[in-house]
Amino acid sequence: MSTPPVDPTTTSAWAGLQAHHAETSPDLRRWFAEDPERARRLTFDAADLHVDLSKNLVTDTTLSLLVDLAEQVRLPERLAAMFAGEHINATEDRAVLHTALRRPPGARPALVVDGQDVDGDVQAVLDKVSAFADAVRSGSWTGVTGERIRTVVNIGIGGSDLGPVMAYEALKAYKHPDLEVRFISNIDPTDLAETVADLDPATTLFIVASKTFGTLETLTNARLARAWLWEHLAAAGALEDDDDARRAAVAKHFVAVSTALDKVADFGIDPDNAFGFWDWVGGRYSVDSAIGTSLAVAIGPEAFRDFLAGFHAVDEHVRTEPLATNVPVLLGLLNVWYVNVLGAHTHAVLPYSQYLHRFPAYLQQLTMESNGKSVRWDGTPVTTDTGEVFWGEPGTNGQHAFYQLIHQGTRVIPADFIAFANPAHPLQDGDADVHALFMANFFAQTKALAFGKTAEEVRAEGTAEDVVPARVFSGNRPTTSIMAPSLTPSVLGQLIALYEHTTFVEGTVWGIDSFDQWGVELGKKLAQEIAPALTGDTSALESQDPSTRGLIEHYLAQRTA
Ligand SMILES: O=P(O)(O)OC[C@H]1O[C@](O)(CO)[C@@H](O)[C@@H]1O
Repeated sequence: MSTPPVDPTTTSAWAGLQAHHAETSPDLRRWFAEDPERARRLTFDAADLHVDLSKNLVTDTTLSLLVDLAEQVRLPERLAAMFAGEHINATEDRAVLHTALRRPPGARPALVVDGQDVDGDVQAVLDKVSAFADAVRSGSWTGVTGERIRTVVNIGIGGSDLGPVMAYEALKAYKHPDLEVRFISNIDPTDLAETVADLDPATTLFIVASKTFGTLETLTNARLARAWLWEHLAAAGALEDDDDARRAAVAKHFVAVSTALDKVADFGIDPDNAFGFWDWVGGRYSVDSAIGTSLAVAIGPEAFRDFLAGFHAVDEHVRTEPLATNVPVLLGLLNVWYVNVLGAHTHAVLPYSQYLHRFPAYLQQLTMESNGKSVRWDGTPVTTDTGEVFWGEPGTNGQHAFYQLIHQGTRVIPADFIAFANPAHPLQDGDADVHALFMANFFAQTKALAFGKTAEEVRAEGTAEDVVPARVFSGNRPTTSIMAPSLTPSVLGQLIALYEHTTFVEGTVWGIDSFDQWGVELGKKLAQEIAPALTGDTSALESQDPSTRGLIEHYLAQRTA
């Protein structure tokens, strides 16, 4: 049984933050002018990540009260409990050990949890994934016709899709030149149809990734993919019309990743071709487990281990760094400040790297499935707002779309700007200059948001008086700048771990179990109940509420197939 959460609103730090807010008017222009050391003092490093917090709406007093809050809600104890494998996922009575997935081989003291040799099991699966990745990459793993694999298709959804696809896109510069990875997640049949349309089944390998191996979307897509494989191999004369031949085709063209290896076998996938993980890895925390197999194939086992080493570097930072200089802790506390004191409802993540174009979508599951809760880990209601909406797009695209609202709208939108000093792709002539221009935008945006433009400055440009108000920028719009030398596998691991721990810090302050996701269950159950109503079951139709029934009838009337 977990220790009951501390109600943050009853702490002296919380009262201190409210009083401090009442007596402080944020003024970044003045704060920087009066304090030449502000930028230096509020910039911190974690592994390769260089994080400038100075353009946030905080003073030293704010940060010190936030650190007090972390202590008063017992964040250090809870962090230690997570790393030690205590069952801090209270509603599922599970340990939370994604950090164990990236411990280096031979780490000491050895981690044994609930009688399991965690380190030994993690390394054994990693070795198996590595051997498989090498076999596919070298061409020694072949399909039924003896041809090497050219395309790997990952079938999964949620954490079994978003992590692998985000990381594959982010690390494309590191991928094997003759291998492509594609991803199918949606149960909308067009997702599979479009993804396999131009593929040759003889050179295609499917990875069915599902923690539970019970997810409707994934199992449906896996069955469709299997039918596609059989049909197209047969049409090409590469498959006999018998069960043994079909089984042999599955053995060569399907592997699985799951915690439920019995269900994998029921699907017809040889347990030798299955990679396991454990219930102490949450779906949204699983890209560094065997769920990352498609990524390991794409970038190779060595780069995959670098990816894990990046996570571990930030794990060590969060585990050992004092709270006042602990980057994920400070970022999580800043988010609490914005949500609970300054009333922010959303948080933008704006990577200045096209490779990170799926990073905001990935973070949406990480943060919102973790902290979108109204009860605490002991079942009592939360005592304050929780779970802000995360969103974003890569710069500079976002600048020409929604930045208007961030610059001049009425909402407080804390924003993380992420950039890399060097582009990860091989440079062509002129690329360095273009990248410098890209970076100029990165620097310019946070500057504009922080310091704005006054009416006097607008007038000084000769602007007509009636247009002056529209051209004023208030400034004092909070941003965090996160920089790294280059988007390497290690740096990507560091970034993900940074946000994992930031999410945990927020959840801890709010008293939330950030590792369950009961909120996704009701819709799944209702879909199963409604499905018969769409295929002629009149009693299932009649039992629906009037709105849902009307919509189903409209759908049935419009359906042409
Ligand atoms: O890997 P699985 O078991 O197929 O689950 C996929 C996703 O579904 C969820 O359970 C939500 O429905 C996520 O937490 C998870 O990442």
